[in-house]
Amino acid sequence: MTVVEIPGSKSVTARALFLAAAAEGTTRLRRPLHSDDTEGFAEGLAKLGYAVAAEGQDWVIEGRPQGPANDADVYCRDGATTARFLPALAAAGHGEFRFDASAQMRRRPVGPLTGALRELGVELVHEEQEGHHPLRISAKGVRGGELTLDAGLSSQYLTALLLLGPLTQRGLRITVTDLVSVPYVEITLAMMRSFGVEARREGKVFVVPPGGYTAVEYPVEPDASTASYVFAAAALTGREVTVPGLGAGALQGDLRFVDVLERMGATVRIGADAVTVTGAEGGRLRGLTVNMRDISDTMPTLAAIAPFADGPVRIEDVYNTRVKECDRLEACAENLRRQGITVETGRDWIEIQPGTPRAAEIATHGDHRMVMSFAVAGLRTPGTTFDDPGCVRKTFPAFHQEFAKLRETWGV
Ligand SMILES: O=C(O)C1=C[C@@H](OP(=O)(O)O)[C@@H](O)[C@H](O)C1
Ligand SMILES: C=C(OP(=O)(O)O)C(=O)O
Repeated sequence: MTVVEIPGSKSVTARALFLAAAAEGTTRLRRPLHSDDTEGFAEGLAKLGYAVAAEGQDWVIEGRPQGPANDADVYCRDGATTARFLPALAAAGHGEFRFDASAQMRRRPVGPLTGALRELGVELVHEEQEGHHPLRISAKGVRGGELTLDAGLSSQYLTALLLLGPLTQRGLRITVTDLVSVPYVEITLAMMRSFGVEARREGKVFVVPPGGYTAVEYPVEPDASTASYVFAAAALTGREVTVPGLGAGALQGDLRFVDVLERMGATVRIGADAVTVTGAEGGRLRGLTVNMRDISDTMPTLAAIAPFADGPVRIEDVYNTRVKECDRLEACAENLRRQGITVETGRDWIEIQPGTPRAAEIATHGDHRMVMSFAVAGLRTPGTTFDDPGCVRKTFPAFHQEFAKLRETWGV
């Protein structure tokens, strides 16, 4: 049995940093993710005047329930959680705040969130392109009230507003017209509860009461999207892998990727505190049609291994993967074609035909998931290389070293 320890969840770490900053008291995050995204988030908090201290692997944060109070210029790097959650935190404070991000993140839309903040009375301007970073906020607290939000491009807009809700004077009542990545909103609500705030969902309406968060000691679970690579690796090579720390009670929806592997022929055991995936003999995989609207970060994982299935793999309802680190539908199609595979894409779907991928250089487009997904497929495609292997730093800086260890253990 091969046991692989997976680094902490990016999504849980980002939310925990926000909640800790906004809480009354001192929060200790146990085993947070240390990567470019989360270090960028912590650096952003420091710029906003919060004390974030590293103690061994842990982060210890002094909360400031009154919100940031010093003017600040925050660079969000490539992190969409940073670029979308921190402006909401700043809006609750007092001061002049400027947010900017990398070229990649500047291209990704923030308009539905900034529009909602304006609807709440926040003074906010986009310096260059409407609906995109960089932006400036003149903050003087948020009164709260009702608003309507379209979260059809990203659930992160809704998460940012939910996290902000308890910091407003009257709370928030958010009517959502469209919503993707629903399980991420469930992570948000569950974590707000852990920090003492009970927000509720009534169909399309989310109600967040006013009143603050309370500091806690918070253990960060391993990252389920990252775990998809080792689960897929087991399925593709007929090996067995166990990931501890993710089990039946896990917060992250991306753990459901194992259901996809199960439908393709792998055996899956979900225990109380671990998940084991055993690949079918010879790494045999069945083709399938699957809706990945809830778990779209794992779309590239599936797309990369899809040619090895015995029939077409069709992935549906993933339009919003076009506005991630790159246009992931087109990037997956481009790389599969480089490998000689037949692929078709539509507005919100991709269909991949069975075939034998040939060695190719993968065009990463600065997307960590392009690297990790095609590295898994590379287990059965010798000679796979990457134009920018280092972009894994966004969520898993040690990916290549850890993956090499797994290959050595399995002899693949
Ligand atoms: O809230 C979060 O932590 C995330 C939400 C998802 O984004 P979308 O809601 O934009 O799909 C996911 O893809 C991203 O990696 C992390
Ligand atoms: C889309 C992703 O990240 P984010 O939106 O948080 O930048 C991801 O990690 O795949």
